[in-house]
Amino acid sequence: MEAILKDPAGAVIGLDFDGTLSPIVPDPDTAVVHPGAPPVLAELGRHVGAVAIVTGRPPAKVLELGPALKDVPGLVILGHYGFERWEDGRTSAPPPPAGVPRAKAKLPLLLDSLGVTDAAIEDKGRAVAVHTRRCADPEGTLARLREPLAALAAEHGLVVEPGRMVLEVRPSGMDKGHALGAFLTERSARSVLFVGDDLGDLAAFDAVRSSGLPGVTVCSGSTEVTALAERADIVVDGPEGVVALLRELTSAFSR
Ligand SMILES: O=P(O)(O)OC[C@H]1O[C@H](O[C@H]2O[C@H](CO)[C@@H](O)[C@H](O)[C@H]2O)[C@H](O)[C@@H](O)[C@@H]1O
Repeated sequence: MEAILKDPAGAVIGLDFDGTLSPIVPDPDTAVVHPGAPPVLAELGRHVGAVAIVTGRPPAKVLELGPALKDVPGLVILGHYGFERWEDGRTSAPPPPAGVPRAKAKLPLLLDSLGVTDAAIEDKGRAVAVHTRRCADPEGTLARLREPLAALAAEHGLVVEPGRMVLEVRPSGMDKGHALGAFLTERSARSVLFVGDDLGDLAAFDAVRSSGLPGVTVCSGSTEVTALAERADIVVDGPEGVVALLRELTSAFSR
């Protein structure tokens, strides 16, 4: 943290979205950005080298769930684990891989054949996710789906990304670690802070360590995921704690 405070202009601040900047809710479509996040990110952006949201969501969805984020100066959204990038009002993305629509088409029949009737399918464009949070037995259903979804993914040249009561079938070749690492290089970062809450954020924690830069890893803590807290330098209490930490950081810059 010392390096960030001494030389804010050289710092890159990376943040996950769901569970970090947006509280976890049962229905992914009704998630919203924490109201304190856009103003504190805007303030942070005035001091540090760059602020980036690194998320499994498509950037367009992040902006739909947090419209005020559009007004955060210089914000970059590395969405779909880094496959899609939003910056200055524009999104750039490679064409979606052919396997995704095929896997998507087979998913309802697969769930039927397994007798899973209460899981929710989230069509993410270049990926498809199966959520069990609203199932009668969220954890049991998640466990039952693990192998069949891994087989479906493999059949279509895709991989499974596990998350909080969700299994996502998505293209390989990109993760939050690659996305963050490339961004640090692009911005010639001299220090880095990354905040996450879920297993997908471990790759970004690894990127902080392997960058060789002075770095801080922060876990937006929950009772649902413990693996990240064990690897974090700082653990705060969910999105409320994340916003409070970012506020402390901006106040320290202003002193
Ligand atoms: O990388 P992230 O920004 O953390 O996105 C990861 C996934 O988040 C979303 O699902 C999670 O949040 C939902 C809303 O709070 C919650 O209902 C669900 O149980 C969580 O897994 C999102 O729906 C996924 O597409 C993202 O990949």
